[in-house]
Amino acid sequence: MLVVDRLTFAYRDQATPYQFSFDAKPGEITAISGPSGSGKSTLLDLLAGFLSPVSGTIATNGTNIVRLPPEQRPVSLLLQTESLFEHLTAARNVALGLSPKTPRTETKVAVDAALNEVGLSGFGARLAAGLSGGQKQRVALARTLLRARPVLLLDEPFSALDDGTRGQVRSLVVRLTSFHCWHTILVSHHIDDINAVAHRHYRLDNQKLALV
Ligand SMILES: Nc1ncnc2c1ncn2[C@@H]1O[C@H](COP(=O)(O)OP(=O)(O)OP(=O)(O)O)[C@@H](O)[C@H]1O
Repeated sequence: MLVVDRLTFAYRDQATPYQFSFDAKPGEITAISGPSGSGKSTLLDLLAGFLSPVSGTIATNGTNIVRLPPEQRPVSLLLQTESLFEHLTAARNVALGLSPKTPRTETKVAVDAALNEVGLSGFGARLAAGLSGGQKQRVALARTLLRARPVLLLDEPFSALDDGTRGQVRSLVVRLTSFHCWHTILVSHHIDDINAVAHRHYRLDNQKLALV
């Protein structure tokens, strides 16, 4: 279980601070919606550790991670686009999810398995620059698989995709979340994406989250 409790933060000169409280269950997708500028990216940055709150806790399975630096948090972040190094192959991009000390054979086995799991067997040697938007999101998800971090933050991950691809990537996220018991937090403006995949939906308004 991911439990965020009174996580409080304000930018300089901000009159009313944000105060975020919400729960997310393993194996489920928790959606966060809200108007532009309401603070959705701010919340993701706090969860990822790129911003530091003035008070409050973020607990994963009972352990407060709020003072951990980003690289030590059990958290992966997947953005709308630009998640990959375009000049590297799909396999090299996926391998970035592993420690550089991982032996070469072990890396190859793990990368092949991850590409297979996201439906991209045989795409390892392709340059990221030559992949479609949906394939790039799959490669980014394969890298997330190797990171094996139980909290996945998604910031509008389907927005740049056409309708057919969007449905496929949405289904993949649901399947991976369920199978790997991730706590997936989906920030989205798109109510159809939220309705299609989310188990819970919070709306962010006036610096606070409310269950929809
Ligand atoms: N570094 C910063 N310093 C000061 N204010 C900031 C900073 N970053 C964001 N803000 C402000 O904080 C508010 C929330 O921004 P945030 O990007 O979290 O909103 P959002 O809900 O993600 O918006 P959108 O849906 O448009 O991406 C906005 O008013 C924004 O201008």
